Amino acid sequence: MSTGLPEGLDHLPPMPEGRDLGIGVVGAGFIVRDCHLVSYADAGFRVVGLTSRTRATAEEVAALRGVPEVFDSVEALLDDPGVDVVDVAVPPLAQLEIIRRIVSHPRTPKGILAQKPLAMTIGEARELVESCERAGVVLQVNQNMRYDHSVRALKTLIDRGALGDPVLATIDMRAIPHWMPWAEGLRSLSTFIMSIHHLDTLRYWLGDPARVLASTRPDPRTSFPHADGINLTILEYDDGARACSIDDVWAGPAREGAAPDIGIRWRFEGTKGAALGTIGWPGWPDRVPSTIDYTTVDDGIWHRPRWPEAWFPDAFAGPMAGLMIALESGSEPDISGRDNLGTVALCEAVLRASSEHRAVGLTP
Ligand SMILES: NC(=O)C1=CN([C@@H]2O[C@H](COP(=O)(O)OP(=O)(O)OC[C@H]3O[C@@H](n4cnc5c(N)ncnc54)[C@H](OP(=O)(O)O)[C@@H]3O)[C@@H](O)[C@H]2O)C=CC1
Ligand SMILES: O=C1CO[C@H](CO)[C@@H](O)[C@@H]1O
Repeated sequence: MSTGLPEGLDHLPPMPEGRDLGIGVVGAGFIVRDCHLVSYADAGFRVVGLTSRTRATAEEVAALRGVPEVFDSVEALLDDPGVDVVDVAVPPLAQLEIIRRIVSHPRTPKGILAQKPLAMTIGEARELVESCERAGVVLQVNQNMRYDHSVRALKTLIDRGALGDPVLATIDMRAIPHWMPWAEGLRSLSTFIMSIHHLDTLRYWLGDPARVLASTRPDPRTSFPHADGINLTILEYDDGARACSIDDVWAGPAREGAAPDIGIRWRFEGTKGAALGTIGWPGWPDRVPSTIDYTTVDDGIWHRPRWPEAWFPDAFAGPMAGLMIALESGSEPDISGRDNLGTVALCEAVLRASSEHRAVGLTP
């Protein structure tokens, strides 16, 4: 067995050369307060101001995190010449309206970092991608499980060919998300809010599948009506690889008195090696680093690199860094809106496969 820091696994995000772009934030809820602003401060990013639906919330969060300005509206934020990129972190239906307003405003930003899900339908996601392209605004999506440190480390091993050809990848989540009030009444609960992270991660590791099989059932703990709670998804690839995600938001009656067994584990098997991982997020608000253990036929031992960073909040600098790098280099960002259409299409396929009880193909 070998342990130590993950030399050469690129588990940390690449950073832009400059950190001088001004970030304007739209939203001041949980994810902005406890993840975006914490991670940006650690990375040395410059947040110039924020706005929220309720001014008092914006003022409270700005004071807590040392953000210098509170704007009355999205339009006031856009009018500020110091705002280069807009970080949108509001519920999905509100995000649709806000991005529409941003791209039709007389002063558009250079870039937008949108939240996942980009939109609640593929049609609306496409509309946002196309309207940003028409307005010359670079669109990045905060599909930030790609920046989870174990997920990145595995991607490095896959790209390097260290594990051989992909055979089977699995993500097994037994954890309880804290649904926000805005999740009630959406057309999809788990698929578009939580499973989307795992579906995007599987796309990041393996690419787009040929077809999807899926089954969902309601979550006994979630009291409002919903279709998709516990999700079981299988992805089939034309090269023979298979992937599977178990998104168990019930995780047993752990909040109802039974002993808990909460966690997210993943596993990747290739023709020349295997890797086992954990995602530390369910330990939030404790900072629990994710892990990777891997072995190859070349040395036959388990490598167990470890690091101090955790997905929540540390990985949140990654997607913003990706947007800044794209603006510096004039290239497509790593999690571009256009790439993310593949993830939204996968969510749509999961809903269709489960409601129609059949395999659903994905057209490239
Ligand atoms: N990438 C990731 O890992 C994660 C992403 N998210 C995503 O971030 C987004 C926000 O989630 P979260 O911070 O947890 O949610 P919260 O409910 O904590 O915060 C929502 C924010 O959006 C504002 N808001 C709510 N409704 C509207 C509306 N109709 N119009 C305009 N603004 C509105 C709220 O304003 P106010 O309170 O001032 O009224 C608040 O600033 C979601 O899309 C979620 O999916 C969430 C967690 C993790
Ligand atoms: O994206 C997400 C990841 O985990 C969160 C924590 O509960 C979810 O609620 C969320 O929407």
